[in-house]
Amino acid sequence: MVQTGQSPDGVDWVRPQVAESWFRCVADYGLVPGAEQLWPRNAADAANGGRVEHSTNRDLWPSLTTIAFNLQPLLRDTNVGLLLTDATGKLIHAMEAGANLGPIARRLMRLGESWNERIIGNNGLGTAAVIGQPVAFDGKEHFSSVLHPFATVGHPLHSHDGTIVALLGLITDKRPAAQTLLGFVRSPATLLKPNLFECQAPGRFLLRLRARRISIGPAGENCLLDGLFSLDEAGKIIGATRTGLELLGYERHSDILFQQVKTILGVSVDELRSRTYRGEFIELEVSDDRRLHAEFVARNNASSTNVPSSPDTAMARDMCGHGGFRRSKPPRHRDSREPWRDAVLESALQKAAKLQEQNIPILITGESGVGKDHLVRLIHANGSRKSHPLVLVNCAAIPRELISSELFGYAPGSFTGARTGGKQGKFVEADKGVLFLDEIGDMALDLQTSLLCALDSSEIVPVGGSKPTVVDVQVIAATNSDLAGCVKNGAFRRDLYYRLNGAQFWLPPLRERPDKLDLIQHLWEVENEAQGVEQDKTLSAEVWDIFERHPWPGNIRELRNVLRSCMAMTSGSETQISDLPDDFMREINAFAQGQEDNEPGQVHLFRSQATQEAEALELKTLSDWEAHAIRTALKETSGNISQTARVLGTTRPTLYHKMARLGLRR
Ligand SMILES: Nc1ncnc2c1ncn2[C@@H]1O[C@H](COP(=O)(O)OP(=O)(O)OP(=O)(O)O)[C@@H](O)[C@H]1O
Repeated sequence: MVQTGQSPDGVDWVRPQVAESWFRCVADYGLVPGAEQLWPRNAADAANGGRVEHSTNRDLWPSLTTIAFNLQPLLRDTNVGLLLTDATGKLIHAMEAGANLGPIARRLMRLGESWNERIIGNNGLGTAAVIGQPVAFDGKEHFSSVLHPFATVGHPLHSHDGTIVALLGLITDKRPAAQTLLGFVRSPATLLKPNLFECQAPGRFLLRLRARRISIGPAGENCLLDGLFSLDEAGKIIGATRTGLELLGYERHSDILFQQVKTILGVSVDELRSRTYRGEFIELEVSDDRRLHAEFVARNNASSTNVPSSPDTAMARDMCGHGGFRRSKPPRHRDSREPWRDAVLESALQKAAKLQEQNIPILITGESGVGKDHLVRLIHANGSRKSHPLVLVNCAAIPRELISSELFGYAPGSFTGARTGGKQGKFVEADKGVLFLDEIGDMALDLQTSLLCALDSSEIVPVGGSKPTVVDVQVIAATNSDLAGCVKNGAFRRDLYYRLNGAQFWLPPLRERPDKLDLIQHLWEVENEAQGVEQDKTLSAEVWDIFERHPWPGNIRELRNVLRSCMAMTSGSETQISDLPDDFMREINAFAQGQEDNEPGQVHLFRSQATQEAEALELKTLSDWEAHAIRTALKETSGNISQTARVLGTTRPTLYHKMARLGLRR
């Protein structure tokens, strides 16, 4: 072949891969066999030289080269060099691990040189890129005489959709070793596949399938036999490894890509997610005799090439080194150098400052735990009355018969047990400052009248007294109740409502805040600081996913408690699902269960029973239903709020909120 410059006629005396690649070199690329000038050329010289169209995404290079670097020790004390090229054959990493391979090899291994078959003729890497399979060449099987002293092998590394992203190769001057090296290059290439997939495949979720349960070793540890799939938010399969295809009995990526996971595996993404959160072992039946163990992992950053690995992929971390994976970051990013700006609070504060100048009362509404109290403290601290007191009154916590004297004070000897000197009320205490009336919706009707008088006249008459005191206070009231609704059903005075409602701020529930994840990240940083941990702890991707999806019925209060508990429970540097508090896990499971229970058939059944009941009790609106359910549960538990909340599958704050809104009492 070298002498005639012809490709061989038959394949009986030369391996088919050699014959075919020589044929390509002569007929397709017009190369001259044995020519000394067939050196690898810098990719810049090789314009249009690449037959393979996909150039490796440069973002992947750090991960790939770190992987290759970590393979080096395997080659210690050998005459073997390790090569890594991008998909076009351009060398992006080369390492001469063992004995000196000599100046020619060193020239061949310069970074940026092209091992593309069109440039240098057939060789392990360039040819593997063309045929999409591992291949080995020995000495004069190479087209270029430059490669005659060597054996070269190459192995393609595929992306999530089956295209080649890189080539891993070996070169040695111990020529007869080519076929042995071919066996050797398969091992690291196979080891790299799952790691590369995790680094590179897009998708919100990663599904790992394993032919049978591994009974020893930590769960989730990477396994050579694992098939990996990446799924988008809607549950569509957008990437798969070859092992994954094989496990499911498919030949091509096109057979499954862009199909719903439910169509391929009979299980929806929501089901996979909720079963994972419940910590269930997931087994999928792919055919009569084959069951696969499935692991479902939420990833942090779907579009980036560097995405998080599964919780226990120790090997993945080792292979990819420090820079390979990015984990435990919130899915949306805030530049950590910038101070946290809470847009909701900032806008409320700006408006409140103007209202304060004119002494206009403020009404703050929102569910329990959204930060109403927090906002009032900030309004006071940042407003023109900051050098005067902020006085808090929780209208729900003070017994009904005492609230009058709490607010307005009492005159000496005005009632049995009263202090001889009398007592200043909260209004007078708050003079020139701010009076915060929390849970205003819980105030009794008769007191509402006195409060209205005080607000209208700015004069306070203590209980049992007759001499009024003039006060200058800004009143801020807050409530979880639907005050307008209470006005409608007569539980709250209309005139007082208008008096308090000079301006209203509604604080959104956490689940509706567009900056929810940033707020979580901020509060986590606050917790890191508060607990004075040496090295900042981070939240794992799985925990982020739960936090992102959870409806947070207890809002920021619940979030802070969960974060505080997580921080205390996390022994390592990263919070895992197992570090979440038990009651929070129960709440998540209850929500997940609630979602699953909402199957169409069950809804129908519920409706038909519900309709009959509604007709009997004349329940027309959703509020009628809620009030009926709460009343029934309160009756069953003899008014015990905690038990009632449990019976109704809700939290105490939510129950209080609903009771107040619906005007219900124990
Ligand atoms: N924007 C915020 N940033 C940081 N922490 C907050 C924020 N909002 C609320 N918190 C914290 O969340 C917890 C609950 O807030 P707060 O007591 O103000 O809620 P609330 O709406 O007044 O609840 P409730 O109606 O039950 O009284 C507090 O620990 C508070 O410090």
